Amino acid sequence: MTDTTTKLEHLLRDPSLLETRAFVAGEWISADDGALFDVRNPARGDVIAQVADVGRGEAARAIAAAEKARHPWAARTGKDRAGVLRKWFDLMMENQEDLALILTAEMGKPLSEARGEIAYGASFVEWFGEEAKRVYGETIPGHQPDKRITVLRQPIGVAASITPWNFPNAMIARKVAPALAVGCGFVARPATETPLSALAMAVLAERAGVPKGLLSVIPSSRASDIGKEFCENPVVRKLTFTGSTEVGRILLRQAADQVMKCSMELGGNAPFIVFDDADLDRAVEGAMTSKFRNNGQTCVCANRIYVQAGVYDAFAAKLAAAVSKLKVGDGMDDGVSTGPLINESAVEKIEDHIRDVLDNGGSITTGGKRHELGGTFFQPTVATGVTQSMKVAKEETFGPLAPLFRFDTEEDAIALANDTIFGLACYFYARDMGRITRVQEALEYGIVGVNTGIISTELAPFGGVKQSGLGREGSRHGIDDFLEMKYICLSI
Ligand SMILES: NC(=O)C1=CN([C@@H]2O[C@H](COP(=O)(O)OP(=O)(O)OC[C@H]3O[C@@H](n4cnc5c(N)ncnc54)[C@H](OP(=O)(O)O)[C@@H]3O)[C@@H](O)[C@H]2O)C=CC1
Ligand SMILES: O=C(O)[C@H](O)CS(=O)(=O)O
Repeated sequence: MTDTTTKLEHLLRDPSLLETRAFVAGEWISADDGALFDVRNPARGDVIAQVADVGRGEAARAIAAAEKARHPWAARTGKDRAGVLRKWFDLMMENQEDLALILTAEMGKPLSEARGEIAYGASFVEWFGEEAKRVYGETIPGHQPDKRITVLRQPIGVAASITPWNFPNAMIARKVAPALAVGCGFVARPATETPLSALAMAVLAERAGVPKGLLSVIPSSRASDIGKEFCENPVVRKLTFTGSTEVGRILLRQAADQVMKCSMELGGNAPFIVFDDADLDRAVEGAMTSKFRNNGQTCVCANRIYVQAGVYDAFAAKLAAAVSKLKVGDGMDDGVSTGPLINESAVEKIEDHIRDVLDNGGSITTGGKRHELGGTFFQPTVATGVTQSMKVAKEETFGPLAPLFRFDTEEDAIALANDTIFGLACYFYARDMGRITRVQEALEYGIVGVNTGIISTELAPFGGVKQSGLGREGSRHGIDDFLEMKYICLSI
């Protein structure tokens, strides 16, 4: 163990949650070839763990084990599966602090946000544990006197997930929970930067009574290899991915050969619209939440802030004042609201967007540069005079840049907001009910926040339209993608 891993281990009430082996077919193993990869703390840059770097062979064994274990698991009652998921939920919440410390250490978000993510991830386990008892079929009046029609909903089979680094607990929980609830087997491949949260979840799943082999977590630095195994292995019947649209396209192409059922939670470019009848203080509060949560590293972060001309200057001043109060630092430290970006390429991307704003006539009113803390810390930034021709209007910044666009009419705002290939989340602030009704119906997005900047809950269907994805996660809808519908026609 490296020195800083020892430090992390000393912070934990239960150090056994800091697992660095792969969880394959019910066993904790090293990689077949003994390979390891480093996990670094993005706030300090130091190595906090070296994790088993598994490849396609181990992934294939995990898939085979999931196929074998899923049949007796699906044969158990929904209520029985619900009991195991409830135990898993209870263990996640009992170990919330340790899970949050591990998450902050490998991803960088402030501890307060990490605690929130653990509760958010656990809420999916709780929710789908309850839904396990409600996988209803239906009977349909026959089309002929001797016919009886029944519809069954059965588990699709082995599901595989590929998830990003920005929510290393919740993005897996949002997928594995419905899969296990209905009786599927599951193989999870976490992001290279953040495998420890997923491995800690597996430790608790084993303790909760998830049967041997049903769930595997396969850390690997070879994302493309594992993705090919998931897409080419005929035993896998479902691929569920969260990440960029670019990678989503690659996986969809690969999965097409197997005609595999895919769920895709992809990139976004969320507009945040402030109309002149908005409550400006609430709008600023919502913009701060939506834009700067996870240091701007969420797919539903406001990426473009459109402000109606009559309130533009007042909103810009209020927002700049709020942004200047953010405290940048190590997420482990008390009072820190804004941690580091995940890596150097993330810093280069926000620098590119800021440079583009300045080169094309925009201005920076707050921030705009790397933070004096060094590393991947960056100053929370507000830009004004931003226009639709700039990069930030087309590309996802995935960092702490709040670009302000000015608009005149409601029609202009809707046209500007919809001018993107993405369609995940959008937000607007207004008080006139006629305007609220017109705008919420006209915006082409899967998620609309009206007078709120935070929309995340396990109770609602999360997902995008256009090139932001396929399918929905969470809510009663989130279970459908792990089920197959079977029509039975009985002649009596
Ligand atoms: N809609 C949503 O809910 C979300 C969308 N996103 C989007 O994802 C992006 C940021 O996350 P980021 O992690 O950089 O996204 P990426 O798409 O680069 O990576 C996501 C995951 O896919 C893996 N991956 C990358 N290439 C391949 C491949 N060829 N085959 C199989 N797996 C692959 C990555 O592995 P590796 O570890 O090697 O990078 C990672 O685990 C942003 O665009 C953001 O908007 C992020 C979170 C949620
Ligand atoms: O990955 C993400 O960005 C999450 O899906 C955002 S949320 O679910 O936490 O809102």
